[in-house]
Amino acid sequence: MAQIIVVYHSGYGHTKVVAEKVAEGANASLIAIDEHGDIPESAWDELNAADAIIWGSPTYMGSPSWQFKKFAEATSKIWFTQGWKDKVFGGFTNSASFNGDKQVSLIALQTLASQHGGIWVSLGLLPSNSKDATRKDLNNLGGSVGLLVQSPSDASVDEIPQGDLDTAVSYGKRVAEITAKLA
Ligand SMILES: Cc1cc2nc3c(=O)[nH]c(=O)nc-3n(C[C@H](O)[C@H](O)[C@H](O)COP(=O)(O)O)c2cc1C
Repeated sequence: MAQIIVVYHSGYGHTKVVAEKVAEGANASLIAIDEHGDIPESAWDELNAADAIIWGSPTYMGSPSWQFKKFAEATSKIWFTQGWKDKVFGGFTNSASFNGDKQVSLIALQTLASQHGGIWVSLGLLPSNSKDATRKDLNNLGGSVGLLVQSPSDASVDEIPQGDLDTAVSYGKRVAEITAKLA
């Protein structure tokens, strides 16, 4: 079976919930980037062995968090040898506003995957944007590059809109299906 890893940072727990949903859909294991921007040393071996890597970060000030960026820069050692070339990659971000400049973060995650010579997986869902659409619907935020999630600024980690969480599971499944096809 394909090895899939979700590697993510979450400052206040909301992105962690999203990461868990993506991992549920992908049947993936999770690696948390800590508050210092580090992952356990053994996690690098897991990432090297993975068939697919899904990045996740909250959007802070219109970009991935500095902890995620520190991790991203640490992957430059692997970039030098193109050690992750042809792996499958996906990515997600979560922020308080509907827009909130999430796309900037997502493009940063896609670019990181491309620097590594990876194969990027898009969201693969039509937007739910009719008059009848609600926050319970799949892809109500209308993403395409990757997964977008909105956690209202006063929402606890248990109050992330259900449609976004379902979209996270769906995206995880899609990454797993595409990884299996390429295996
Ligand atoms: C320093 C900081 C900067 C933020 N910048 C943005 C932003 O640019 N756009 C936005 O929509 N939300 C922004 N937010 C809100 C967070 O993205 C949101 O609360 C998110 O759910 C936090 O995820 P976490 O609990 O995993 O840390 C910011 C929050 C913090 C703490």
